[in-house]
Amino acid sequence: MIRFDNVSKTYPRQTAPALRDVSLEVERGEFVFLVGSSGSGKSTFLRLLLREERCSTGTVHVLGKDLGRLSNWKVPQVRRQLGTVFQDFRLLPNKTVGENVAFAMEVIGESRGKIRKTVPEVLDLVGLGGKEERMPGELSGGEQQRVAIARAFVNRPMLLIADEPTGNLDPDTSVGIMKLLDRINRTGTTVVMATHDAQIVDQMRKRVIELEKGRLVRDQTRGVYGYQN
Ligand SMILES: Nc1ncnc2c1ncn2[C@@H]1O[C@H](COP(=O)(O)OP(=O)(O)OP(=O)(O)O)[C@@H](O)[C@H]1O
Repeated sequence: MIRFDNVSKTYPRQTAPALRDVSLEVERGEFVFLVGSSGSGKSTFLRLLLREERCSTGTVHVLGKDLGRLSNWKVPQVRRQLGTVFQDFRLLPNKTVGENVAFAMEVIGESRGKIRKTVPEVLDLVGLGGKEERMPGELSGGEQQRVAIARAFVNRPMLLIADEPTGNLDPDTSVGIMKLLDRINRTGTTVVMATHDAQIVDQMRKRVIELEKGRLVRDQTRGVYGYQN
């Protein structure tokens, strides 16, 4: 699903690399937490997965594709198999909940019939049945994140990438969001989630990858947030 071989990334005009010689593999169906202090390289890692950035040295494979060699016009083909969720939800404020989710299907050319049938189903799945006509601004933060997850999941991506999805939510709401991501993972979607949320990581006991100054310093199955010897 994901393979990093000796991946380093140095941004232009920077001397210190944001990622240094990272090698790892994530298998299909895994749930992985990416942890590390601010500036440790988590977002850079996710940007490489999305091919928003290319690595400076090494190779990044996602879904069998070498992203460094992938020509720009092929990037959308890979991206369409990836779902993304962010801390700040990134919903379209002038579209209804249903339209936000439908939009993700429209951009990949799904038929109106399929969209009409699928949108309510996926909103039910995320616990927002009946809220199709609401505007994002009328919803709580947790509900908005559920819409974002519905949108990320509606095309059944192979891989879901979440960057601090609970960062703006209170602990109870965060637990609900994690249950949802866990459910999505159980359908077979691989999940990679960057987080600072120690409580969540400690509760879920999934694989934990820790970065420190761009280096991979820990890779633990059923891990916890902090160091554990
Ligand atoms: N576009 C950029 N140009 C130059 N340097 C960057 C860029 N993006 C990130 N960096 C640098 O790369 C390093 C890693 O940053 P990154 O955003 O990947 O860390 P992070 O672990 O996601 O941090 P946070 O938890 O605060 O989001 C930092 O030193 C940062 O300043």
